[in-house]
Amino acid sequence: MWKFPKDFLFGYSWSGFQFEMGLEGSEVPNSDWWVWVHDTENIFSGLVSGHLPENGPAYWHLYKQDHDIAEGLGMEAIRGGIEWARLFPKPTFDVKVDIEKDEDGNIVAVDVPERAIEEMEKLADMKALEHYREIYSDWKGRGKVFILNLYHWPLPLWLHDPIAVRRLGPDRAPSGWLDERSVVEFVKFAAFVAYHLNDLVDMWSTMNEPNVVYEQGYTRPNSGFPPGYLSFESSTKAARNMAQAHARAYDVIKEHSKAPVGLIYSFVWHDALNEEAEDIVKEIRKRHYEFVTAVHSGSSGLLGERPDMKGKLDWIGVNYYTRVAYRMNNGSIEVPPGYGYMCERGGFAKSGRPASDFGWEIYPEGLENILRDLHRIYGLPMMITENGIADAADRYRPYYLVSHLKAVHSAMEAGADVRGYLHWSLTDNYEWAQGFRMRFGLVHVDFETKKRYLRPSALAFREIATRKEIPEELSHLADLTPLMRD
Ligand SMILES: OC[C@@H]1[C@@H](O)[C@H](O)[C@@H](O)c2[nH]c(CCc3ccccc3)c[n+]21
Repeated sequence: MWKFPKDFLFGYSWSGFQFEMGLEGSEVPNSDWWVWVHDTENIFSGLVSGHLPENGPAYWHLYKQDHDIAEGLGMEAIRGGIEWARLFPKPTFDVKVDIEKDEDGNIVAVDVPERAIEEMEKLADMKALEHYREIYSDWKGRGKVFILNLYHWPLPLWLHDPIAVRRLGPDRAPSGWLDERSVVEFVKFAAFVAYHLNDLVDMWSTMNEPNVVYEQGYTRPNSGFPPGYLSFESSTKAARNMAQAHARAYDVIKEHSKAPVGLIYSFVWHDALNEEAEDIVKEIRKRHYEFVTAVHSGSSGLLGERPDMKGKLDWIGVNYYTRVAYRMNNGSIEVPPGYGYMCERGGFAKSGRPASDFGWEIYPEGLENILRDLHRIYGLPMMITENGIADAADRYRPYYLVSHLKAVHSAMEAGADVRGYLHWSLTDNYEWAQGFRMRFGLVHVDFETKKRYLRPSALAFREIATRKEIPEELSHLADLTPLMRD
């Protein structure tokens, strides 16, 4: 029915903080996210769930089991992570590297000589590095593809203390991405990882969803993201530092690896609900891509003209879940509830489509629209690096999976260069501020026993991944009509 190329990669994505912990000895207590979700004030105020990551799916110990399940489902690629706070429990500030700045004081180059790498080995948890090598090697040893993403939200506590930032302000506390030193420290981390693990990596990503970090952390204090410090200026400052950190990390990875280096970004489809909203929504879409443009063309509203930031993107990781819908109402733009991320949990969007357990509208058209847009603007190879649904009962996931794969297929037919689809995710895991309330797995996890149980949608996934096509007998799942409520 709808065929994918023979070399199209089906797989899944995971991140360290959400998957690794769960059995004794896997804990990483010295990160901003760790202290954030353990903070009693955050728990009692309801900002975070009170669930704890140390009770997670225990991938640090059970990775062989999950790789067996993934292989059994026809998966050929995994996007994984590596936790900065785990590798570097102690600060790396004192490790000297060569920094070049332009006349405006922008960091245009960072060189991390081997001497610096050796100094970092004295600070690093080299046993943890060895264990990451074991995990990645187990997957590579099966003849599979491994994509390593360097940063997926937690920062070492010595770089970011979110409780102190919220209490004292960023000028009197370790302020993470607001601190210009974060750019150079991230580059040191990237160089260290690329130096030690480059033989196991087929594709690199520097960051997962920088836009979520600086938007949720500094403009949405009720989002449950650290540091919950409302400051649009801080949000922009963090964005600028993260974009420069990406570009300088891109350069330093290239010194140790020939593999492509990309960026994984949270894309939402910005939709106009009425004609009058169209023009503004087009502007909003452009701004949504700003960070990507800054590291692709080197000319953007975020950083202005920066030739040192041009061409720092070999591929784009597309994370897509749903849309954001806008309506023009008496001359002012609004985001009405009942669409996209803002639906009733387990209810229905105003469009009649079902919403997930998280309250996110099922809107596959948005993924096709985004892929077409990105192909038109950047013309780069892309991977779907996250797509999935919080659906504990697995009542919608088969439809979600097939309708979004159909959207990918349509975008590819229109010319989009999509190389693979990595589902979010294989197993249930720790969903940040929501803890274990939101279950995104093709595979159910009993967090008491750590036992895994395939959900029915895992079988749909296996049919499609092993055949590299959406077969006739599953094609009806691309049509959401049976799920709709008028
Ligand atoms: O919420 C599901 C996943 C997270 O588990 C991943 O770690 C993260 O990369 C990711 N990003 C998004 C879309 C942006 C978003 C994140 C968190 C909350 C709301 C929206 C959804 N997800």
